[in-house]
Amino acid sequence: MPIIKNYQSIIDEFTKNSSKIKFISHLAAKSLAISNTSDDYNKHNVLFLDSSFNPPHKGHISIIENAINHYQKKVCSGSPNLNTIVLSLSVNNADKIHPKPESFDKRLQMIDLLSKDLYKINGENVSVLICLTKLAKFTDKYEELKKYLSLPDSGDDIVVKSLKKLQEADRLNLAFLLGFDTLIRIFDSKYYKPKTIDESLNEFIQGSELVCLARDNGNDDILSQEAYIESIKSGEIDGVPKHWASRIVILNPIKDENSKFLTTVSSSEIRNSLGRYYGNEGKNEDIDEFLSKRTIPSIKDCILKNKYYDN
Ligand SMILES: Nc1ncnc2c1ncn2[C@@H]1O[C@H](COP(=O)(O)OP(=O)(O)OP(=O)(O)O)[C@@H](O)[C@H]1O
Ligand SMILES: NC(=O)c1ccc[n+]([C@@H]2O[C@H](COP(=O)(O)O)[C@@H](O)[C@H]2O)c1
Repeated sequence: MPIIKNYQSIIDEFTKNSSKIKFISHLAAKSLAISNTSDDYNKHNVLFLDSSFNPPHKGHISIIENAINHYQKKVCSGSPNLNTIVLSLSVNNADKIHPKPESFDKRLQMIDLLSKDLYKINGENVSVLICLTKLAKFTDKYEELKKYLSLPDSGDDIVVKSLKKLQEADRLNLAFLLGFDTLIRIFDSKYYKPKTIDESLNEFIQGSELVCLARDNGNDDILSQEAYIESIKSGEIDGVPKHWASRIVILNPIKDENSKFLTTVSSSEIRNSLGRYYGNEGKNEDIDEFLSKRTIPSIKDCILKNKYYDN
């Protein structure tokens, strides 16, 4: 199992060089070798979750698990479908200016922990890749990813190599995993001016699928988020062509009280609580219990041991 050794030097090297996307770690699905030789007509799903991971939390895991379940249900043959999860750390953000760029190495350390956890649970049929990107907009991330997967092998790892072969055989389904708040931002014309939404997004939408998890954002309830597709279909969303509705899946994550709670989890809530805790006002909070509900044990331990988010 490859281990990322020096997070800071990986970030430094990436920020200095000219590449816009870089795969830095892989955990290969145990059944990868069999799938490469089988005559399987199911497409291979690349589940691309792009995030600031500041820090990674159970809401991120919830999107991934819901997307895996969604694609599992669509499998034609009896054999389980192979998927690749890509955890993409974006060092530039379309909206946020990061006050502490040095913290990328810490986030990468936590993403590494997340990737191992995801692999432990799903590793039979799921590979996990970590990548870094400098591109903020999804249209650019998509274009660069397609370009990268079309390049000839340049000493890539086993998972990226297999993705390149599948891309060549037109057997890849690129799925971008999002929360509902991000879907709304993708369709905001302010990111694309003077171009129109249609001009800017058409290639991205036609070449990928947007798998979106409804999220408790304090504004729209989950049912109205599910109904969003209908609004696109009937042409009610300004600038968004009706036929794009077929490229978007909105998943309702709520199955029980815990999954309902997970729709409310966010990195900012975690950062704010840790800030209060390290300052005086939060001393009475049970921070261990708070973090256990919102992130995985290895990330919780890493945050508390290293006093991350102590401003
Ligand atoms: N609890 C959640 N349920 C569904 N989607 C989520 C959840 N948390 C994050 N996401 C989605 O995951 C993607 C990456 O999330 P991001 O890094 O912005 O996390 P965040 O918790 O919203 O961060 P922050 O609070 O710092 O804004 C986004 O598309 C976001 O909508
Ligand atoms: N129009 C767009 O493509 C668009 C809009 C908002 C956020 N993003 C990206 O989504 C990712 C997650 O963003 P947040 O951490 O702000 O939720 C980041 O990579 C950010 O740059 C893209």
